[in-house]
Amino acid sequence: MEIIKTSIPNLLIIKPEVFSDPRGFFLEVFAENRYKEAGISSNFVQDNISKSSYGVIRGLHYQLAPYSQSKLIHALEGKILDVAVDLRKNSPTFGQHYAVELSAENKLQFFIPQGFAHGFSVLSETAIVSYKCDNYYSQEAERGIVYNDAKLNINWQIPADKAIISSKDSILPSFKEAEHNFVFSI
Ligand SMILES: Cc1cn([C@H]2C[C@H](O)[C@@H](COP(=O)(O)OP(=O)(O)O[C@H]3O[C@H](C)C(=O)[C@H](O)[C@H]3O)O2)c(=O)[nH]c1=O
Repeated sequence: MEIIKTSIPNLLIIKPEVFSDPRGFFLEVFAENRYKEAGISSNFVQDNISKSSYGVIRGLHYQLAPYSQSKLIHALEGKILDVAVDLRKNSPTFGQHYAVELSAENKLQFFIPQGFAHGFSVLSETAIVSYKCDNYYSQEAERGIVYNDAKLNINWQIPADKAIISSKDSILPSFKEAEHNFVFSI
């Protein structure tokens, strides 16, 4: 597998080794030893799957410390634009975001450490997203930033009239309003 560093410290893209043959393909999507060697030393405790239709934007979400989650994400079906926002106050890229296309075709994985907000938009007719978390879901600790925050200015690649947002996500605070929650550090 190949580890691709991004412009944001500790935010990694993983290109797994794919074994193709006339039957189809095989790939490992996680192996504790190899991923630890690559700097992904999270002890994952929960796996999630969500399915969404074209135009859905889920996020931006994070959990308050000590329930913050690192995530290892890939698309089982379709194509998403996956976005991580750096909320770590002592990071040189605090407030910056990074976007990467994850698809069943490119088989890329995205590792987002604790201290980031996460969201994705669905660029295909439907998409099934699978991701590992190194902390359990905590509804009480769940927070968010509104997807169309002016400061972040994220291009979700979805026309405004086609965006499908949950009522909960549509009323999330701005980055500035949420900043008092960002007690994360590298
Ligand atoms: C996240 C989560 C949700 N739920 C329940 C709570 C709700 O009744 C239902 C849907 O939850 P929600 O609308 O928060 O799902 P998403 O909008 O996909 O949220 C996720 O979206 C972004 C992209 C993330 O990275 C997070 O994993 C998570 O916040 O599932 C659970 O039971 N366990 C969980 O871990």
